[in-house]
Amino acid sequence: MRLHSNTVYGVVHAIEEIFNEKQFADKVIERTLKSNPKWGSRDRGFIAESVYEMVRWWRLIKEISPSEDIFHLFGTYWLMQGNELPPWREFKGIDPEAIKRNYEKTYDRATLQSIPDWLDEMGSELLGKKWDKEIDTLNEQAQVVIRANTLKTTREDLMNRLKEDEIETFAPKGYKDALVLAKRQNIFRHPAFKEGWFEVQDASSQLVAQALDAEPGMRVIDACAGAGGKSLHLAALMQNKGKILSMDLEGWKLKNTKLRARRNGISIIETRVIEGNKTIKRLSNSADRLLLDVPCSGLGVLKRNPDTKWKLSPESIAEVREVQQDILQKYSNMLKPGGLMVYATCSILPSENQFQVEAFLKSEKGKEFELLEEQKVLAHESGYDGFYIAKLKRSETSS
Ligand SMILES: C[S@@+](CC[C@H](N)C(=O)[O-])C[C@H]1O[C@@H](n2cnc3c(N)ncnc32)[C@H](O)[C@@H]1O
Repeated sequence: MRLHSNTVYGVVHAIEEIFNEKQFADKVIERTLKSNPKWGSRDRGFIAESVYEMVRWWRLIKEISPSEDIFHLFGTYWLMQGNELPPWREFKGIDPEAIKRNYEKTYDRATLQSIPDWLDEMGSELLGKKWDKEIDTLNEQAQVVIRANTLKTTREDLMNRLKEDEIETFAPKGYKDALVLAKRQNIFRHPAFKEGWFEVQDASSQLVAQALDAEPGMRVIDACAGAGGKSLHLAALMQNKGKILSMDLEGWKLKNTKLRARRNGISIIETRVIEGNKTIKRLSNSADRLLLDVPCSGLGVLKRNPDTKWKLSPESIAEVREVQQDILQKYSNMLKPGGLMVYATCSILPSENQFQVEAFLKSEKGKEFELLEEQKVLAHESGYDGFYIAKLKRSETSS
């Protein structure tokens, strides 16, 4: 593949913003692509993929590059992909053979997998032998998975409609409404998306709403709804009958939920910003089903957000764990006695998952609950994102 200087400069500037100004990769890529409307779809694909891959392999690239000069780093990445470098002055001083030798001299897993040392230690301590395969898989590129909106179509009709436009998909076993794109592409531009026939949602994430066993007519609370991915799925499973209260601390995320609900043909979602404990207390014993899709480290979705590993720290994970336990303790009271609650994360760390549920069940509040089922979804075992899903029942006699 031939390199073009204007797109390479686009990549290099984006990388500088991500690492020097500590910005989020997806936002930087969005801005970079908007900055030059003349770039065609190939150019855009090249920029987005190169930025994500450089962020993913940042530590390894730095380790084997001849220097920390940004063009040396890009050149090293380009050679690592099995390409050749053009004779540009920016790439002067790069010797492909020296880079290969540097790579062959690198042995330790944290550098080879391009992750911080603390993360390698934490993963290995908590996941034991499974960590090696898990981190290997989390460094792969994510597949694009969509969920058919059954309020508007069926998975089969959606598959056929996309096929008419030469978008090939396959239906993965065990995921009722999911389709996987055979080739990565920007699917948001397809008219079926604008008409609300599907949402982009990883297959593992599609297991979360399903675990809640929500039925048409029920009153459901999605307490950490964010931009509404799971709320939309719940509404489809409930055939748009009943009530879903989608809550979050951040009002701007809930605005997105509303927009997406409209596109999906959903009328049963109401949104509410959480303004403090009062908002939660007012809803005591009110929900037949309660979803706690809590904030987490995001270590199960590293394929999609490789910059997460450079932003996290053991301290930030300890902080988010406190928030998770606090949500379990305080929000669980919104569930009616006899109701079902799902606690979910997109993390693969037991410390955010089963250990949290175990600690909750041992606590005073947790005594009202029993664990019915739990799914520890690892990326290397499922082929999709890493997730944790625990289904709990509140006893009929609790108050
Ligand atoms: C994993 S994300 C939710 C993703 C969303 N459910 C979806 O499917 O698209 C966690 C959400 O929890 C919210 N959050 C953080 N702390 C919270 C709290 N104390 N109470 C409620 N929501 C909180 C965050 O703003 C974030 O949107």
